[in-house]
Amino acid sequence: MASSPSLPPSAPSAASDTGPWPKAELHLHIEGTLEPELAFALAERNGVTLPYATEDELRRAYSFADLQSFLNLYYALMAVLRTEDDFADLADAYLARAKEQGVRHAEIFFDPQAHTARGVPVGTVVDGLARALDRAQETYGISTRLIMCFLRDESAESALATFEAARPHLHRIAAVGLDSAEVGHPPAKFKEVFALAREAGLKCVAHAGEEGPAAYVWEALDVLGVDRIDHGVRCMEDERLVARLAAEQVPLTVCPLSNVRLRVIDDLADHPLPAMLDAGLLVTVNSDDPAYFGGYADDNFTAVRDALGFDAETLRTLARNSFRASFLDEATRERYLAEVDAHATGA
Ligand code: HPA
Ligand SMILES: [Zn+2]
Repeated sequence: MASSPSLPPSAPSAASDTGPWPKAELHLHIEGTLEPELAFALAERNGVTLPYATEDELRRAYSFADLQSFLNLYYALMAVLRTEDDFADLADAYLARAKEQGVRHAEIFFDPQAHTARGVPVGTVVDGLARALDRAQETYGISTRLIMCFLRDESAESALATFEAARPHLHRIAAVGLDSAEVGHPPAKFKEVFALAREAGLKCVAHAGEEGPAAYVWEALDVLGVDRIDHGVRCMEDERLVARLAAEQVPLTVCPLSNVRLRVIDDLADHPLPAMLDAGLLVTVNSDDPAYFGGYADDNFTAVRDALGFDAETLRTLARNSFRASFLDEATRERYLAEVDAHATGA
């Protein structure tokens, strides 16, 4: 592997005296883990000029009015990701941090179209990420899956072409997803490519009900046949939808710090997470784009604990939900759930 740019120290975790809760991270965009230090190191390595003079100047740009204002910076910074080594280093840096945050299993999104549009082949992206993921169990004690996302503000034809280009790599990919600018890009646009993915044996997930309406959650379920909803917080505006999600135990991968930074909610203290739990929804807590939103997986656990007053039993439920909602096989899932229970009892 190429020389790794140095990794900044992680903030200490403070979920409990015995360390962070063992957890699965199910909503994590690998490109959203690009920290300023690594962005500048890769820019130098690849001879790319960033439109920011210093890391501090870049950090000062991390103030977002909405999803689109974040996406503009998120896509711009990806210019530094060019080679297999870059993607391997990016994923390795995330996994090192994730380990410190108690992550035992990570299902990781990537956005192939954001790279192929810049002339980086999908094989370069997948091979680079897979190189880091293949070592993750041994190096960090973390099991992993890859989820290939389609950009919903691109065309259905582009998604289909991306899926075909990725066919030689599908053995590395567990699921397909749908992300980027939500409003005005309903899930139904991607019916055909999701059907192809399911035929190929992949699981399906989709961002829905983040900025978009509850109707997009219905559509993701009924038209795309998704196994999980990413975000989904706006489901709370539709009682019938909540009843369905609860009855079918459809997992929702909620991202509290992201919701605050992208102004989906005004204040963490007003987050619908407690109401979602009370409604019997299978909710999980995740970090989304942690380099941009101020925290990794356990930072999100700690933030909701502090802002919403969650007790240990609630945190245990969230940790258990993360494994219950994962794409792990039954035996591995049970092993991780036993780890959560051991953590709860201090064993
Ligand atoms: O929070 C998000 N929403 C939609 N698309 C995204 N791509 C990265 N993060 C996000
Ligand atoms: Zn997301």
